[in-house]
Amino acid sequence: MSCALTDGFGRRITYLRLSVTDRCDLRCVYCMSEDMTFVPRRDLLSLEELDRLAAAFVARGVTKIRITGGEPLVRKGIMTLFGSLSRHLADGRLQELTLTTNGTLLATHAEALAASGVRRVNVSLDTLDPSRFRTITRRGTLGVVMDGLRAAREAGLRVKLNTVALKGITETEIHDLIAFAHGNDMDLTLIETMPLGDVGADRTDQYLPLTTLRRIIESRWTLADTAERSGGPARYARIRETGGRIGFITPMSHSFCESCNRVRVSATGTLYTCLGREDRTDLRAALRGSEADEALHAAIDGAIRTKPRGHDFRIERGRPALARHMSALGG
Ligand SMILES: Nc1nc2c(ncn2[C@@H]2O[C@H](COP(=O)(O)OP(=O)(O)OP(=O)(O)O)[C@@H](O)[C@H]2O)c(=O)[nH]1
Ligand SMILES: C[S@@+](CC[C@H](N)C(=O)[O-])C[C@H]1O[C@@H](n2cnc3c(N)ncnc32)[C@H](O)[C@@H]1O
Ligand code: SF4
Ligand code: SF4
Repeated sequence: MSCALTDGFGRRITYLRLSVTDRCDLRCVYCMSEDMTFVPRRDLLSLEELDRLAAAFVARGVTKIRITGGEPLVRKGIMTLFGSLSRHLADGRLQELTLTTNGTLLATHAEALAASGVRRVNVSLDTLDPSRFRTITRRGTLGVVMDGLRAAREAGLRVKLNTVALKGITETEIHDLIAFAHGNDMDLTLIETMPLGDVGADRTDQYLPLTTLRRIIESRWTLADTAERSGGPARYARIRETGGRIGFITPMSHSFCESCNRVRVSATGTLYTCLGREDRTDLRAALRGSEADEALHAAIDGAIRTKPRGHDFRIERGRPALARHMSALGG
């Protein structure tokens, strides 16, 4: 089986976001509620099954795999999966193996990640203030993430910081975040909050459109838009004063669905063809039903054919657009 995955709108699917757990050591206010019920461990795909699933997508032309979560680095034995997936880099079929992480376990794993062929990591960081960090994550320690960032750079990994734009917080922190990221040779990408899952608070109070934030940035820095892309949805600008890149991910104020190249698989083996829709296909049954991959490929094909055109997110007072939390699919 080698034919490429193309959806009903002619979009080639080359990017797999593979979630390895829905658990996390943090509880960010825009992502989770304080009290979360996680998937029972027995329902998770094993590391071998995750590996086989990823291989099926690589066989169908996927060239980029991002491991995500929950927090991917809390999954027991996760480095075995990275080590195993690196064979697709070695044979040239995979162009990029990477992850998105909150950084709390990066100091432990940075070298092993680099040894598995990971070249860059996206690390989520919304503030440089330790007490605010604790408030946003409900339990994290900023210094631990700072150690992780240092370890990643020492291991030779390129780092991109992901910052969720939060009303009342990011307006005042953005200039320091730019100086910190670019001063340490890291890209910085800003993300609009998406209305996924009940987080125990009203999202209207969190949402800060990036159009507003960009105006604030431009009051201090000089931005020049660039056509450079990193394979994800961000649109980038260079900041003249730092020479660094700043990315804008704007699902709410400016949708990027027409150029969508990706699908997601949850840690239980459910394929979601759109982050903003409920459409889903169980791959676990196909995976477990046969040692051959025919049924798996047929299930993948069927799902991709009906991939939705895009999301229908709206920030509405009082209720999330989808019940599913961001951590269920890893963004
Ligand atoms: N609406 C929407 N948001 C997305 C999509 N892909 C990524 N995001 C969001 O973008 C943010 C950053 O995602 P990352 O995990 O860093 O991945 P990426 O932007 O593809 O990363 P690069 O490979 O560095 O471009 C997260 O909040 C994701 O939820 C998408 O297809 N649709
Ligand atoms: C769900 S996390 C999973 C990976 C890892 N735990 C981390 O935080 O990087 C992936 C990305 O989604 C972002 N995210 C979480 N909830 C979001 C929301 N409601 N809207 C927009 N982005 C969100 C996070 O900031 C992070 O950059
Ligand atoms: S954004 Fe990442 S670190 Fe924060 S709670 Fe969600 S999964 Fe955990
Ligand atoms: S919202 Fe859906 S269609 Fe739009 S970019 Fe994300 S996954 Fe693709």
